[in-house]
Amino acid sequence: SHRWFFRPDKWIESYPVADGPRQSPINIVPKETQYDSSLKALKLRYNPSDANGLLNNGHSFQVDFVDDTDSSTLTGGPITGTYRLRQFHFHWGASDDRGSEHTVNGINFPCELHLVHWNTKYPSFGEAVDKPDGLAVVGVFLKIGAANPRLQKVLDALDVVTTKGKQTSFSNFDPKTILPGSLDYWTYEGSLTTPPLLESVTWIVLKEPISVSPAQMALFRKLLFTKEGEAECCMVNNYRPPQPIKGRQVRASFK
Ligand SMILES: CC#CCNS(=O)(=O)c1cc(S(N)(=O)=O)ccc1C(=O)O
Ligand SMILES: [Zn+2]
Repeated sequence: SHRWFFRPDKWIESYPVADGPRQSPINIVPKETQYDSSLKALKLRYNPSDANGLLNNGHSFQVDFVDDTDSSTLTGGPITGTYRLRQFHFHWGASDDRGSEHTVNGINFPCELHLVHWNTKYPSFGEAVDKPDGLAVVGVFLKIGAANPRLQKVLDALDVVTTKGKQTSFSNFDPKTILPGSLDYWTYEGSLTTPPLLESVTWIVLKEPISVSPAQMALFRKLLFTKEGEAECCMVNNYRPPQPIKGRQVRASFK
């Protein structure tokens, strides 16, 4: 079943960094975070025309962005300089009681959105992906509630990318429209949460979740890990569980 397609416990065999000092995700304990008044507000400036396709990559689906100019960027927040939006994707569970990667006070959300940005001090994403300050990923929790109309355009595109490797055109979309009202965040130094698990990510996890309905969650769960023609395996539980904090400090941008 899906347990064979997404095996975080097996990753150490090929990626020894899996038990490194700055692995992600983590459990965030708000009472143990430290408010840092020097943290700036997040500045997200996205150009909807940079959206460039939607792909089932076999472990999630991603919406890719044209990243050869500074037209869709992240600045401010905990980072210095300019990071370009590369793609966004999600992680989710087989049921509404789990699916997020980060947890808050041990609580799992049914889904988590990740917006991946890379540091333009490097010439390309490929050059940035293995540098300690190479990437910045904004994480947004989804919690069960009213249907979220902002998600619908993405979810409506999923029926043509059911199997691994399928892609479809996807344009004119501004990811800012799916962000919550508040951009208050927690931030810490971490890693990619899927192989190659590189310790190159400044994580920026928003405190305020966005809503998603059970019917909308069911659309995520219609995707498959498997290719067309293979025995079908539902794409669910594509999340890595929280990893040891190993002495890291989690800072809060808010009191
Ligand atoms: C080499 C290399 C690499 C990482 N690519 S990614 O940053 O887009 C990414 C980031 C993440 S996450 N969960 O760390 O943001 C998950 C999956 C991916 C992916 O390739 O599909
Ligand atoms: Zn992710």
